[in-house]
Amino acid sequence: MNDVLKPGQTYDSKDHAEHGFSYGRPKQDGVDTTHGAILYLEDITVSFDGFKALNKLNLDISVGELRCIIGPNGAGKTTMMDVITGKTRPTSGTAYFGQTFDLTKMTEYHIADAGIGRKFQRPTVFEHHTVFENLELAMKMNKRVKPTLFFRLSAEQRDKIDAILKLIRLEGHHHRPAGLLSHGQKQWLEIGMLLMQEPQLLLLDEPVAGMSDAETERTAELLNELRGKHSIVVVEHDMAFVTEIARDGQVTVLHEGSVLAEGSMQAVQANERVIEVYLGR
Ligand SMILES: Nc1ncnc2c1ncn2[C@@H]1O[C@H](COP(=O)(O)OP(=O)(O)OP(=O)(O)O)[C@@H](O)[C@H]1O
Repeated sequence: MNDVLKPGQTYDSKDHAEHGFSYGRPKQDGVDTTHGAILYLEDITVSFDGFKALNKLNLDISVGELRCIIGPNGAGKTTMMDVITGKTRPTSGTAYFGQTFDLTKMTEYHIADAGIGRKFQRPTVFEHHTVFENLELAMKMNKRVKPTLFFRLSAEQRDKIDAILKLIRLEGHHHRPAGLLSHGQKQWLEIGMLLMQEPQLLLLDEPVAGMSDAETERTAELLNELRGKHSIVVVEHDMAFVTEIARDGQVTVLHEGSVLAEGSMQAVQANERVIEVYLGR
């Protein structure tokens, strides 16, 4: 496929599938975050035939931050994720991963390779493989793990899989085929598979969509356990869930392709413009 995107151009899902596995893989030398920022977007505009899906969008995410992005349908949340992951090329603006990776000049594949992992709304696990095998396969996709698909796991690698199994609440299900898991469990497995790749920045698109209340609650616990250990951006509509994971952190509200408000969950919930365009609906 042609890896070079023109401004405003987007890969379709067929292109995405051709890339195969889409989980992020860190580069050997990693991302340079000496100034504390993992992601920096400035004045990002995406025009689709003149319509601005993003309009001078600014976003600054610090290392170890868990940032929630909210906003009404069509606000530009998915387009923003697409720009960060190289799926859509911005028409103008600046986008950096750490100090040195200019995301506007990198392909989707190279951005994943540099360490940005994205979880899409629908889980895409290997249904015929067991939970354990899914994590094992994800580990073997990590370039830092050397040999072929058939090498034996070291004790350390096995411990790592066990730790992730515990984190994603699937300890007792490691021998089950992934296809037999509930929707929520598949979502957790996919988060686990992303973590096996050791991404520097984790992007989660509506992680609790379609989950039961109990699964949503457990997902909030899971993300709270990841807090501070990973840099995470979560796009979500479920306000109770966002309140649960935002805690004292910053929440960004998008509207018509720009940042409408940014601050604590309490502050954005009290913001009259936010109530008018989103929360009050
Ligand atoms: N490839 C495209 N071509 C034309 N318009 C597009 C394209 N992708 C998105 N848009 C438009 O850009 C705007 C922003 O869409 P986007 O999907 O980013 O919003 P969103 O905040 O993710 O919405 P939702 O919460 O419904 O997922 C919408 O008006 C959408 O119709």
